[in-house]
Amino acid sequence: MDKKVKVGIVGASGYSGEELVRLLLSHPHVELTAVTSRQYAGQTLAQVFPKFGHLPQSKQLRFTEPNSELLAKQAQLIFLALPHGVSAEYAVPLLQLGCQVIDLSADFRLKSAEIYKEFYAHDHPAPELLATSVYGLPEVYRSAIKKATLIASPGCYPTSVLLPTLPLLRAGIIKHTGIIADSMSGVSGAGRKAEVDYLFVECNESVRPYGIPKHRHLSEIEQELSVAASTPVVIQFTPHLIPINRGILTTLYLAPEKHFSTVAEAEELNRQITACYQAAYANEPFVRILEGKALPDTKNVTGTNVIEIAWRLDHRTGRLIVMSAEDNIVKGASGQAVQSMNIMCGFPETAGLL
Ligand SMILES: NC(=O)C1=CN([C@@H]2O[C@H](COP(=O)(O)OP(=O)(O)OC[C@H]3O[C@@H](n4cnc5c(N)ncnc54)[C@H](OP(=O)(O)O)[C@@H]3O)[C@@H](O)[C@H]2O)C=CC1
Ligand SMILES: CC(=O)N[C@@H](CCC(=O)OP(=O)(O)O)C(=O)O
Repeated sequence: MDKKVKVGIVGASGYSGEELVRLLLSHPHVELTAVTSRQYAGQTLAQVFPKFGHLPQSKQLRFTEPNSELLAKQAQLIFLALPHGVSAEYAVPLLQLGCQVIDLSADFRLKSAEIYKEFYAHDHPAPELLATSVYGLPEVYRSAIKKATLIASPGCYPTSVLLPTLPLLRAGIIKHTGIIADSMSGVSGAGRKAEVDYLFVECNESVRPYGIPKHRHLSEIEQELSVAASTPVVIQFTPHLIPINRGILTTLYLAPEKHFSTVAEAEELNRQITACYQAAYANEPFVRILEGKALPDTKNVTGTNVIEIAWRLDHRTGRLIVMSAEDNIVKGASGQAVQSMNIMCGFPETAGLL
């Protein structure tokens, strides 16, 4: 592969944009040619993020105001790391100008414009694109991602819920009813913005639930679970804000189809679950199924594109408990988006991510 693909980032001054800059600058097959920010237009990467100060002059890009026509001249593939509702404003012209687009927002994740309006409280800005956008969860939609021109990269919580749950639903190991997901997220999940709720003193030494009972991520979680179960699925989801910078830990309470109350029945079910996860993920570079006594831990995935998954059967309650840990900004956002880019462009899937 000799010629590098030129890529740009709209919204490069936010948390997921900053992570994209880091990943793309060291990616062997791409050249980062454009970074945008309205607040920081005119400043260099190093001026906004001193951690990029060591970069040679050739990589010291300057932020520009976002402008689709200019971006289409500078790059053939554009990442949109923008708030939902704003991404579509750029996706529409960029696609018309012939760019490939990977959107990290929720604008193109839902197949139904009505459900989008229900959860996001405004009309969908470009409903005509929903039929062609591809949900960028590589472990599930790899072949569609290969041919896509518009990727809707999944939300951070949805990734942490879907990867552990989808194989079990598809295999009929768990019931599609009564699913409960509790998630805990670091504060970077809320974006790089100044809001009282996210100030250090408000978050530090404190843990709080929010978004109950209808967090907007339920829309895409239920959409994808319903596809896997071939029937509408409704779940209980409770996110919590916890005082760490990065990371999501999700705990799922699931009901196995098969009743188990003896040690022998539990061992048999355990073998089926092991086989199910092996079949789904043994060859997946970024899914780590934990065995033995190990349980997911955000510190083991921070800064990586890996999601850790483990499970336990509780014979007292008859429940299956599945846990996952990921970095919300990497596997939950920018790393997963780069993984999709690698697939779209025919690069090795792990390029720039190991
Ligand atoms: N943080 C996370 O863990 C995750 C985030 N996401 C999604 O990724 C997207 C980006 O999130 P995140 O990085 O946290 O957000 P941030 O708030 O940290 O950054 C947003 C970026 O968008 C730019 N921006 C904001 N409004 C506009 C506008 N009207 N026009 C042009 N540019 C604009 C900002 O720069 P400026 O204002 O200077 O132009 C900034 O660069 C969101 O849709 C988010 O939901 C998805 C998964 C996880
Ligand atoms: C901790 C925190 O506030 N997390 C964000 C979700 C992260 C995110 O950016 O999700 P989308 O891409 O779907 O918008 C929230 O709950 O709104």
